[in-house]
Amino acid sequence: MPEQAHPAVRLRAISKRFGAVQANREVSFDIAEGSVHGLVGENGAGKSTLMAILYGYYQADAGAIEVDGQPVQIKDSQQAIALGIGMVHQHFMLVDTLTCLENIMLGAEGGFLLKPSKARVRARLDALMAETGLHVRLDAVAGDLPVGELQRLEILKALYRGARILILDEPTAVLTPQETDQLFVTLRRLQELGTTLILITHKLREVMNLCGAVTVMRAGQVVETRPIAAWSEAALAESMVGRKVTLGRPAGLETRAGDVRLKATGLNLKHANGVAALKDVSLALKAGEIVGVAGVSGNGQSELLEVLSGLRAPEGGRLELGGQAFTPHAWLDTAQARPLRLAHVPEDRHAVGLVMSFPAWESAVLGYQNLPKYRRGAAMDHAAMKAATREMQQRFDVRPRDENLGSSKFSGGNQQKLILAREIGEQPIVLLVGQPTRGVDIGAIEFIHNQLRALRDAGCAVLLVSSELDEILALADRVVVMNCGRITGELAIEDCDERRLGLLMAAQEERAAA
Ligand SMILES: Nc1ncnc2c1ncn2[C@@H]1O[C@H](COP(=O)(O)OP(=O)(O)OP(=O)(O)O)[C@@H](O)[C@H]1O
Repeated sequence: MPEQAHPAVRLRAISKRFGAVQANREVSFDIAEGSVHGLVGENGAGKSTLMAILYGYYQADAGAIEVDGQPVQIKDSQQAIALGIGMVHQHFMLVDTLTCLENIMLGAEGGFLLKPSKARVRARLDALMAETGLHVRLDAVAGDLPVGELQRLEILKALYRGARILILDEPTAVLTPQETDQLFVTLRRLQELGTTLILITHKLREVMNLCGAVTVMRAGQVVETRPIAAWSEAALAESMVGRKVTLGRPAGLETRAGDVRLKATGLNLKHANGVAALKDVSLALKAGEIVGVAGVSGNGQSELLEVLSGLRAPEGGRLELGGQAFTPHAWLDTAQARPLRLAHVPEDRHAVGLVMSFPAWESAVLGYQNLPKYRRGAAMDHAAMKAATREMQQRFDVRPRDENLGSSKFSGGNQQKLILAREIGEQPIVLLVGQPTRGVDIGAIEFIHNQLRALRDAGCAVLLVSSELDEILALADRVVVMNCGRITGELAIEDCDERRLGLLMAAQEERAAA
């Protein structure tokens, strides 16, 4: 490859501190023009902070940035956009009630009077879609669209505003495997068209597949930047975490399922629009087993967790738990669930997992605040809650170890570890867990998997919903497949492999479409 005159982005000695936390410390590396550059590292390593500085959302305390060989000051995201830098965040920045076209026009360049007509914007977008293969229904209301399409909308919006350097923060964390494949095709196409891509991800296979070079960060610093040929998945994992990491299913894992702990029969639930979300779902969870729920996201897995955890009552069916039976008119509620030792790690940590505006210690006892250990007479014992939070942070390696820091100030993976610490900590007898390692780094995945296995070995019945087949294969004792709101297949773990499950899920889809 010919030597480039200058990189698309050059970061020199970037430092940024938040209170006691040094989020970035003298970070330096180059991103070659037209490359896909991976940025990996443990939760809290400082990746998002660094990219927020490049996108003008934060100002660095020290250091310099060059774009296309020119020193630049990026004071806000308008300036970043003017320099051709775009960013697709983990949580999309869209207005749900507007159409895709309106979302793109909103805040785009040009004052009120200079705004181009809808017809002209549409014509440019049509051309851009044809060129990049990023297909979006421009007249659809954003709130009605699946996640994969919203992400395409975000990318299209950035390109429409002239992005030549595109930052993607964990773009596949919320996608189904099919949507991920589609995204990869698009990213390769964008690269062919000359776009420089910066990819933050915890999925090392993606890094190996897509990136030309990778920078590893740890504790705010760059560990090293190397071309992809000089990395392997194992070397990346070790460089990120500072030790060897073993994922996958340990040999000799035996199932010793005991009594039924939770039994659901004939669950039926409808979405607000009348479409069935759960159809006649029956399921029993036994002590000492992990039941994996596989399936393409959006086929009833989330609703199943909501109904079983008491967040939502079904229209039909019955639930037996802890010697009690619940029917739709007197369904389990979340306040009853805790004393019955049913714990729930929700899929969406922002919506139901933590209260973002609370300090960590309040989020860490959420739902458990009435336990005797957190009370002193009629009053809440804040000191006991804070001490318990410190202990959880220690045990689950939540960084920083600060019980008073706002919940929103923790990096995504550390928020997830705090929820797991809270839910697993009280030794539940039934655990419902959705996407336990979404956004979590590879060292923490290993830790969380070991915690879930230990719970199972202690006799807990675990229901695991995960969009990662690898995760289900590493943890489950048996696997049920969900499609269109039904349980359509069940396999013992000995009979499962990725290909067989994939085929089963695909076959079910075809049958449903027929
Ligand atoms: N606004 C803020 N106030 C205080 N601390 C912050 C703030 N934003 C980030 N931090 C801290 O800075 C550190 C780096 O966080 P950052 O989000 O950049 O990590 P990350 O590598 O992107 O992690 P993850 O993979 O979990 O998303 C963390 O310790 C985090 O708690």
